[in-house]
Amino acid sequence: MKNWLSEMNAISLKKERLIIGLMSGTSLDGLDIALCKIEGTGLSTKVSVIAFQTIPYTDAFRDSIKKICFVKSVDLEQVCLLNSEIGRLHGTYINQFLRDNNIDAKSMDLIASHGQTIFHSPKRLREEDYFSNATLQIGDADQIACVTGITTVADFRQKHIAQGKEGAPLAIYGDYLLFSNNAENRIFLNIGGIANFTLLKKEATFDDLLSTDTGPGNTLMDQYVYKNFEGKRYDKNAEIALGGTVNVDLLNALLDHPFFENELPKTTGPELFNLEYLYEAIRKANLKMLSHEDVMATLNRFTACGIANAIKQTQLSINSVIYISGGGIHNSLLTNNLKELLPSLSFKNIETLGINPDAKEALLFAILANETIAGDYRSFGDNALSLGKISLPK
Ligand SMILES: Nc1ncnc2c1ncn2[C@@H]1O[C@H](COP(=O)(O)OP(=O)(O)OP(=O)(O)O)[C@@H](O)[C@H]1O
Ligand SMILES: CC(=O)N[C@H]1[C@@H]2OC[C@@H](O2)[C@@H](O)[C@@H]1O[C@H](C)C(=O)O
Repeated sequence: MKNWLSEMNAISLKKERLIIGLMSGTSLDGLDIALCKIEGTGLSTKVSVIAFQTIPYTDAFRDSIKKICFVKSVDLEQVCLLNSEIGRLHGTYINQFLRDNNIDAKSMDLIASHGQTIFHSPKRLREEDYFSNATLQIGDADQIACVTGITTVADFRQKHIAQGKEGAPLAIYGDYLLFSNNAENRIFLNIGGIANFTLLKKEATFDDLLSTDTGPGNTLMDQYVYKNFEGKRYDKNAEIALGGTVNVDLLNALLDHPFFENELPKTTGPELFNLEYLYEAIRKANLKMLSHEDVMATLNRFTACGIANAIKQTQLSINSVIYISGGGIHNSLLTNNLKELLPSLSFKNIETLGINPDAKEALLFAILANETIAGDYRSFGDNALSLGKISLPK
């Protein structure tokens, strides 16, 4: 007799597991797929990425997702349709990825799917105080499991919400398991659509850790480029921003929001940091004549200030090593702005720790699935780590 619980048990008893981590982030650029070989669990976890690919969304598909993301009023039928469609499409992308890499789906143990965040609503950012923290990711995992034939763990953020937290950043768990060390104080900064970091003091236990969003990563720059530069979706190598000058009045207006004063940890998203936020800052600063290049230079600096100010709120803003990942690492003006604002930190690409900076988030979700299926849920004290729900392929 075939029984799913006994099959899950067999996977959990393996010495190493092959897990496909998926991330489709706030930038909506496509699906990151990282095939990971994961040995052990908890602090003994060892991971290597066997194959990694970002499969870009078509413009039409990205546009249909954009219409239902991060906005308060949407066509509910589209949400319903896209919940199934995103799951089905992600499943198809995985099949294509496995074919391209000559890998048999039957050798895979699990898929770990983040889904697509369509709305993130921490209580802190709301005026009414009745509802608790909430976040919503779509892209149904049953679709992924049925299309690929691989058991899929998904919807990782809801347990965090149920534990009274904000549902993000979940990077804290993987960063702790993979990068704890006795030699140096470390900051793991990921600059995706939204930027976040984990603070890992040397010899820290899980309870000493902090992980927080800092504000926009690439999102505001991306949105402005998309709106004003036909055919472009982001400021490649900061070519546009490098042609402009920072406008200090606009920069100050952009930084003038309670989010930046809130204590750490905190989370946010494009629900707050969008073009309306920028236009409001331009109105507040009473600015009339700004070139697109000046706006981009200012948004670039603003992004760096948000990150640097949050890091300065911690005790690790000196004598720590900062390891950077995420698409923002390719924006040299942004990393130069950061170095200028945080002169006492030493900056390294996370690649120096053997991790591809573009694959890091997908890999982190593979680690979460590994813990859910095979880990000891007491590894994190009261912060039980059995996140996600299991979708079976048959
Ligand atoms: N060569 C480059 N020059 C400048 N920026 C780049 C370059 N390559 C990528 N980026 C930026 O990185 C972004 C994608 O980053 P990433 O894939 O890490 O985001 P995400 O995972 O969608 O976001 P999040 O982590 O917030 O969910 C692009 O939208 C772009 O702004
Ligand atoms: C709700 C949501 O999807 N949040 C994302 C987003 O993208 C970056 C930042 O905001 C982070 O808090 C989180 O993702 C990463 C993977 C995390 O949870 O660690």
